[in-house]
Amino acid sequence: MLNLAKIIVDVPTMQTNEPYTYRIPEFLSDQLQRGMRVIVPFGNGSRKIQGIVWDIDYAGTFDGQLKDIESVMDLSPVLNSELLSMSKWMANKTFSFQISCILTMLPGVMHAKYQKQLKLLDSSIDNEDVKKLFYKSKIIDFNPEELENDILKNIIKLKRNNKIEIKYNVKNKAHAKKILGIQPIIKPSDVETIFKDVRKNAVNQQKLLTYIKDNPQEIIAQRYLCNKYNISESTIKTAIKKKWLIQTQIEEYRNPYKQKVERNYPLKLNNEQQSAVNKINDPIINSLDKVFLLEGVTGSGKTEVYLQAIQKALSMNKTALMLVPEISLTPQMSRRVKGRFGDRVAMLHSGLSNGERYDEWRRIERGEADVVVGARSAIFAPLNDIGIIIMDEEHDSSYKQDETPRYHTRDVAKWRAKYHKCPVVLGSATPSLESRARATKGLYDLIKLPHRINNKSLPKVNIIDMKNELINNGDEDFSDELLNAINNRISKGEQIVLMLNRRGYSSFIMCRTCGFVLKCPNCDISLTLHMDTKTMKCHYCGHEEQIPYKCPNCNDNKIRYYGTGTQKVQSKLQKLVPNSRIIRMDVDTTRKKGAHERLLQKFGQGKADILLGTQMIAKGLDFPNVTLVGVLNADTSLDLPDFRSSEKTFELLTQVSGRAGRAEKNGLVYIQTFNPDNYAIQLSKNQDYEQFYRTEMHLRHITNYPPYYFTVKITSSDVNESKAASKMFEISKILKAKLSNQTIMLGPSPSSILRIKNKYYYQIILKYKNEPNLHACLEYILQHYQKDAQKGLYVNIDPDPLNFM
Ligand SMILES: Nc1ncnc2c1ncn2[C@@H]1O[C@H](COP(=O)(O)OP(=O)(O)OP(=O)(O)O)[C@@H](O)[C@H]1O
Ligand SMILES: [Zn+2]
Ligand SMILES: [Zn+2]
Repeated sequence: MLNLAKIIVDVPTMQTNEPYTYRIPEFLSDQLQRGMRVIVPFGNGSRKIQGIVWDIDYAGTFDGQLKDIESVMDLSPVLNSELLSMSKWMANKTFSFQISCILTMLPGVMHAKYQKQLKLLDSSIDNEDVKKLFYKSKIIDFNPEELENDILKNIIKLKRNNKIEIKYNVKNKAHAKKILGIQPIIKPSDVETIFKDVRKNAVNQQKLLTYIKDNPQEIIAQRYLCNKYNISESTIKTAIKKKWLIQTQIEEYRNPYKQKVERNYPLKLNNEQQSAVNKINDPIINSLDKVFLLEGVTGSGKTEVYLQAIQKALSMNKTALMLVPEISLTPQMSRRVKGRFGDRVAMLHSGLSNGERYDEWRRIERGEADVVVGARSAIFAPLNDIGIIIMDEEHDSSYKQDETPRYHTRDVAKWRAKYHKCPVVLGSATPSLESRARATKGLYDLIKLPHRINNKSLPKVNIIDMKNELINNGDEDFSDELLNAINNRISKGEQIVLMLNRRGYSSFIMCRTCGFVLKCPNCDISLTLHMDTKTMKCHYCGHEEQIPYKCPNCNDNKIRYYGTGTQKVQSKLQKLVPNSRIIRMDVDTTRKKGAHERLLQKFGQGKADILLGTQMIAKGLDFPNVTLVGVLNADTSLDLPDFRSSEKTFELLTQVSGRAGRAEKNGLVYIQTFNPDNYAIQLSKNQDYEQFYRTEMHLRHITNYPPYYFTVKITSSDVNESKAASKMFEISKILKAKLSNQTIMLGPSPSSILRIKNKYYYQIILKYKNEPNLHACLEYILQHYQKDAQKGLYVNIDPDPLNFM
């Protein structure tokens, strides 16, 4: 009888979905559990890797060479059986490997860090340079990139002659934060006697003894004790010497909430909200898995509906999971939830440090937090007994992960809801066409909130044709009407939100003599100008260089800065409206931790008239004094070579318009565009989602796009363009042979940005309705081309891609 365990191992270039079998050594036999992280030897044995215990099979049989598990990295499982099963489902669903799904579910600090080390086996080696490396110890850290080529060559030679060994170790980065604590060790009954021995003027020691008498044995943070009782460290030292107390390490959670959050209370719901809450509560009470689409216009009070449904789940001793697009972008929302449920709330988002994230994760895992608010990856929060899952702004593209595993949060949410038998609420003013179509088919329950709170009317939207504007007054950024409206609001003490619709956030440069555009040397994309650092940067690979003052091509000095960066617009606006106070919000001004929140708070306190920003200001903001919204350029998102560009444009315009007139005063919106007749822009005038849905569905129908068709994207990439291309042609042949002729294949073709980070990308897009062979066929491609990854050629499969480029 053997003690065996099945381990899912983390070998990046040789992945497989088959677990490996290892022997459980005697000393671990009581300890090992499913879902723990372990360290196991791999390959010839000198290499150590991280793995996850998938199964424990005490009486298994296995023939062949078995290795022992080396050690465990956790004292208790980090993945429960729900998350383990989910990783298997997810790998299958997203055409990825189970280990990458598991790693996605865990906080970053739990991913193994591999450290290479060199071990000197023979100290008689004669190479002086190499010898020097080992002057302190026989085992040293090995970072090949830091060594000179000559030394590296010698090391490789010595390794071949078995004089040096390369070891691979796993480093655990997950550490709890420890602080100094103290614990009294004298009996309370002894305190009186000791008291008598203390000098009358040793006031601090007396204070400390009084504390010990009242709090016998209690462990407390030293820092806290000293502050609270005004006791100095030297008093503590004396007390330790006198054996009144001992010092110990205690764990402290890193606290990401520096700001105090004001408590808030449930509002009295209006009839529409109440009926929505009733519908959602039913499956919470009766433990049913059900998906709701909550289609509520901007300002209809969706958030209050979420909060009261969460309250219901909590009252039934269940937990709640609430997802928002990228929470650091919606500090208002986090404050509302935190203010309602207090310390029970854990937050998971990219604004946290790795350590803070790890601590929040453990608070959830230990059951100390039962409401989780977070961005995409929070869907993996280790909650038990989930009573409700909410996805706010369900149409948002950040819910789909853009790298492997390419999961959509909505799919994971539905899987978890089935597991926990609870409802999912998908909320939006502009649902994705996919979700809305499912609601029409009856797969989701549609709940509508068609009116704003207090029956406030939606803002009046005006569309301005910038072609005329450019001819008449030569300005492409600000129309006369918008400027007048801005001046008018400022004179009334009201506030303004202006959006600059850009994918990037800065401008590029072009030579007016020869048309030369400065491009990234590594990617097929132009470099963008950053005035804060005074450099040109590539947004894909990070390449950075000086701003040229002469054209690198023709040497002429007529180089011109193109495009409207937010900085440029800000300084122009400041000249046009000199008395305005402007807050600019873009990637540059919000890079520092907490900057986003600070800027919004400043705006909320009325310390500025205008909030000027990129798409990041379009969603979720709720400022009662904003009565004017201006979209400076509605067109950029229309130009994207993507069948969803109209949907994205409509969404964005509706969302940003929705920031105006949310309280007593009426709202007004100006949308500036060079395509005033475009249907997405025309329909955003009345913010008529239903009409847009019908128009767009019709177009998707006649062009065979989702939601009528499913799609999948297959990409190959390599530093050698012809290798990437020929791989795609090879794959297209496999697909043609195996798939029915109802499936439509687009490509193989170069991706729209052909080269990124010196790699060339080729792609195929499949559109299909019903293709029973497809899953197996793609699974085959995934497994078959895995071996090429070692040579640097990657094949990726993206199911239901959001991005066709
Ligand atoms: N029942 C209610 N009574 C009074 N005020 C309410 C009620 N429900 C919500 N509100 C207030 O109405 C405003 C808009 O609500 P909320 O932000 O939840 O809307 P929303 O539907 O999420 O909007 P958006 O989609 O535009 O973000 C908020 O200031 C909120 O406090
Ligand atoms: Zn030139
Ligand atoms: Zn680049």
